[in-house]
This record gives sequence, C-alpha cells and structure tokens, in this order.
Amino acid sequence: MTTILPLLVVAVALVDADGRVLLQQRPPGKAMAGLWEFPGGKVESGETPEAALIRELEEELGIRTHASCLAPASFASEALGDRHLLLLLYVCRKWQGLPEARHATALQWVRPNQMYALDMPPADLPLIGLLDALI
Ligand SMILES: Nc1nc2c([nH]c(=O)n2[C@H]2C[C@H](O)[C@@H](COP(=O)(O)OP(=O)(O)OP(=O)(O)O)O2)c(=O)[nH]1
Repeated sequence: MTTILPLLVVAVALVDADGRVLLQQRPPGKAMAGLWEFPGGKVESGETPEAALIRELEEELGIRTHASCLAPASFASEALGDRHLLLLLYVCRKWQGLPEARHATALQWVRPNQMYALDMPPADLPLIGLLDALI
C-alpha cells in the first residue's frame, strides 16, 4: 500500500475595502514559479494553522493580523507530487500595515472574477467561484 503524506498549507484572501483580493506571484526557483497564489505557506510542526498564517503574513508581506480576524472560508484538496496538499483558506478584512512583496515577485489586487484569467495553482481554481460568491 502506498502511503500518502498530507501537506498542510494555510492561505488567505486578504480583502480590501473595494472587494479586491491580494494575490502574490511565486518567485523563480520555487515549485510553480510564476503562478499567482494566495499569501500563506506550510504549517510547521507545533503550530496552529492560525499562528502559521499570522507568521507567514508577517514574513511574506510585513503585515500583522490577529487570529480573531481570520475567518475560515474553504479548503482545497489536491495531489501534489508524492504528497497530498490540504490547503485551508481563510478570509481576512482587517490587518495592520501595507503589504509589500518580501518573498513574491509581485503583488496585485484583483476581483475574484478576474482570477479566472490568471495562472494559479490547480488547487486554487475551485476556490475562485467560492470567493466570487462570498466577497
Ligand atoms: N501559499 C500558497 N501556497 C499554495 C497555494 N496554492 C497551492 O497549491 N499552494 C502550494 C504551493 C506549495 O506547494 C505549498 C506552499 O508551500 P510554500 O513552499 O510556498 O510555502 P512556504 O512559504 O512555507 O515556503 P518554504 O518555507 O518551503 O520556502 O502550497 C496558494 O494559493 N498559496
């Protein structure tokens, strides 16, 4: 029997006052380089999902938020090489600081229905319609 190791990732749709969502472009050298993704990353051993997301937002974008501002929205489940990705997606409308691309190649604010035209990781595609209905 093949053992499939789950990979737990947290990600967030940061929503601004105009109903736009922040996407970041994965940098060269990383898997899926060039694709547009929600900010976030892997949950490390010993971390809660919310603590991991708060850490990633500080590291990747230089913004601060609180667990009470992270609303669970949906999840994605997708084969990823020899792993199986479980991506927990949150929605956040309240944070401190101006997002800056500290790891990403670029950032852009887009409405959910504009995401269909962007190259995004396969796991993210089912999340677009959901965000379109939610935001
Ligand atoms: N952050 C993020 N990751 C995503 C999305 N969609 C998707 O398939 N992924 C995948 C890509 C990666 O395989 C994994 C996240 O891992 P990562 O390597 O980018 O995370 P990390 O920031 O912890 O990076 P590192 O420390 O390993 O460099 O989840 C998404 O929308 N946002």
